[in-house]
Amino acid sequence: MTQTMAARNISQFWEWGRKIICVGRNYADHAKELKNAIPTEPVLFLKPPSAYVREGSPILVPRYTSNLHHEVELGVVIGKGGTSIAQSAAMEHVAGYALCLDMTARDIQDECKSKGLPWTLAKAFNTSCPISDFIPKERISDPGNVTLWLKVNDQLRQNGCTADMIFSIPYLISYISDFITLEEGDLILTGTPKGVSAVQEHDELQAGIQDVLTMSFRVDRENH
Ligand SMILES: O=C([O-])CC(=O)C(=O)O
Ligand SMILES: [Mg+2]
Repeated sequence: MTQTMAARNISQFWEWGRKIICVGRNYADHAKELKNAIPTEPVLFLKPPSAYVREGSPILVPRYTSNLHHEVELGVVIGKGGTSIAQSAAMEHVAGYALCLDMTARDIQDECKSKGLPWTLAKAFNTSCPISDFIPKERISDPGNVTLWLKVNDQLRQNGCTADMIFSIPYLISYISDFITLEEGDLILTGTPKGVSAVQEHDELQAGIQDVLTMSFRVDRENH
């Protein structure tokens, strides 16, 4: 096998430099806890591939925030690209899943919201997208009904079920692909259930997806 072929193994999709498309407010309980309206259409934003961080490396708190939140989310890894994908064909475009955290500088996001500015520095900074190993599609028979949980220093903070998503995975794939062409190796973060809260330097985060997989990350302060 050549180097190029090895580099394109989907189980290392985070190395491909593809898009991370995030869905916000996709759980009513989380929209309510942040006093946001329940959306009638998916709320979308992006993270760059430089946001990825893998187990063994720390989540770094940016210097400009004093309220960094965890958001545990199911990530959907695209295996076959497409534009204007029909909902009925959407799952054929999925290669697998990943457990993800959408790390959010909540104070910066609040400021951006009040000024009507984009969320980039609140959501897209380095290490804002911790991810698990790749989970092949066959390992999750019903991605629309799996539990996701997150603990901070052994205390349970989030415990939700993807059955509570407002917009389903096939709907999201179809909706997004109408506006943004999906490519092999892209990742869709499907939104967080309630229970988001602040993390500090030295905290230990542990998250899991049903009986499929767990992952752990340490939080550190950015020191430059
Ligand atoms: O920052 C937010 O609340 C929007 C979001 O990412 C989510 O709901 O997962
Ligand atoms: Mg989120």
